[in-house]
Amino acid sequence: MSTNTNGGSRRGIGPEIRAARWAIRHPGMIAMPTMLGTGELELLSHFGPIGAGSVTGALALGVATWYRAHPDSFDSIAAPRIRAAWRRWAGPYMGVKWRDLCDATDLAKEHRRKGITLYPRVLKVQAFSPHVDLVHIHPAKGQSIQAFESRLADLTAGLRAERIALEPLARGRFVMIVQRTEPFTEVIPAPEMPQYSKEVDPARLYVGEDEFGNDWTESLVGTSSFLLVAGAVGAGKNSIPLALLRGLAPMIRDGLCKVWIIDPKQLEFAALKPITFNGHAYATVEQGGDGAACLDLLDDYIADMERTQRRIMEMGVRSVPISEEFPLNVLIVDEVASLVAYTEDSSARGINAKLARIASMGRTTHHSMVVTTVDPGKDVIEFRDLFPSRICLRVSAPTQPNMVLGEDARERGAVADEIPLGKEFIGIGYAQGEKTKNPRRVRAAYTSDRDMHELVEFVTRRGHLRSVA
Ligand SMILES: Nc1ncnc2c1ncn2[C@@H]1O[C@H](COP(=O)(O)OP(=O)(O)OP(=O)(O)O)[C@@H](O)[C@H]1O
Repeated sequence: MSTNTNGGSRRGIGPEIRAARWAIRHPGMIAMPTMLGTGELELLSHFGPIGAGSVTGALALGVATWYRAHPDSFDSIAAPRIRAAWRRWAGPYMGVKWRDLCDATDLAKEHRRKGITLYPRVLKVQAFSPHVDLVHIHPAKGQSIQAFESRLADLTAGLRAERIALEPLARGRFVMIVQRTEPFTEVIPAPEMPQYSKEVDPARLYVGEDEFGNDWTESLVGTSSFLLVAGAVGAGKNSIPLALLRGLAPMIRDGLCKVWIIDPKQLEFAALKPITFNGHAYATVEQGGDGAACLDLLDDYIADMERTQRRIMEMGVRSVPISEEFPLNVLIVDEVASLVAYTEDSSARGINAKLARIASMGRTTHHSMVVTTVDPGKDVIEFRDLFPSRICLRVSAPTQPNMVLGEDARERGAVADEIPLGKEFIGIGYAQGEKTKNPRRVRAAYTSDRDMHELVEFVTRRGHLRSVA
């Protein structure tokens, strides 16, 4: 008999049993062709070939008309399903093609006792956009997600993909996010400004889109009140604070949101000065290189936060809702590392201590901050943990995505250093929220100078359309 020393059989499970198991796991794949086949046979027996052909043709025409007449519903309902079925059954995630890929990338495991090869199983393929496949994988026995992590470059080459990222699921399973082509082919226009404060949700402010075609939002309240944006010069960092401010526009107009801006480069945010708190919470580096005003504004922000905290304590409550009395405060610090040059001890420690103070207290007093930096070097590593939400746009070195987004971010697919230079890639990067550690590829909406002036105009037309939520 074919047994081994442990008493187990050397024979693998019979192919007919494996086929039956497969059928149980994929009931739709059995039911669908059966229904279509028997339906077609029924039609043939009742109405003959002409009748059956007409009904089938009418059905196909119906789908084609849907496709042409109502792109929105077709693209959101039918297209992802058709695409996913096509990718699953005609693409590289099945049968010989999948096994060849696993063999070529060392992801197949030999079962020495049984003399069989074990392959990771594809459970499901989703394709919400034409650019990205989500491949749900059940790894082979004894195989972990790390085995895939270490083979990502080969898998990417094997699938001729632009990039692959991995997202763990429960019970050792995971999703392989296969970006086949660049999802962002067009500049995303600046976010619409809501008319009324009650329409604004500061926990879900639109910033752009993610690689699956979903809205990409960021929060400026509660535990996600602090946002760090890193990226090389010209990567499009300013798009993020500007998109957030457009989303908050009616709240700023109605006195429910106070804006504070530290702008050491003197250029980027100068046009926004009229919408800052009292028209004065804007600091830049004076001629001659004196940056004291920037540090003073940071101190003013902390003083405002401490005053608010005292008032909340006097009321004997732990938290208060956003109101005119307790407005949301948004501090924008452009290029945080340059502030270091103006601290007395010329080190990052002073700035770091101030940011840490805001991060520890700001969430209960509604004092949030959005900080950008061009250099994700050691200063950023020091700041990083203060920021629950982080974004890494194009950077120049492969070590930098991990400095911003945290250990293993690059290994999990955040290849921000591989985003090409060129204006068609500005604003593209990786965002990491508090809920999921896994970075998503995103593109920020672009707020042009005109959109910025429109924002100022909207906010300073005080009295117009004034409405407090
Ligand atoms: N989201 C975007 N989409 C498309 N183009 C953009 C986007 N954001 C910015 N741009 C273009 O890129 C240019 C540089 O943008 P921006 O000043 O925001 O970059 P930055 O990363 O802040 O650069 P710096 O470090 O020099 O401040 C803009 O003038 C604009 O033409």
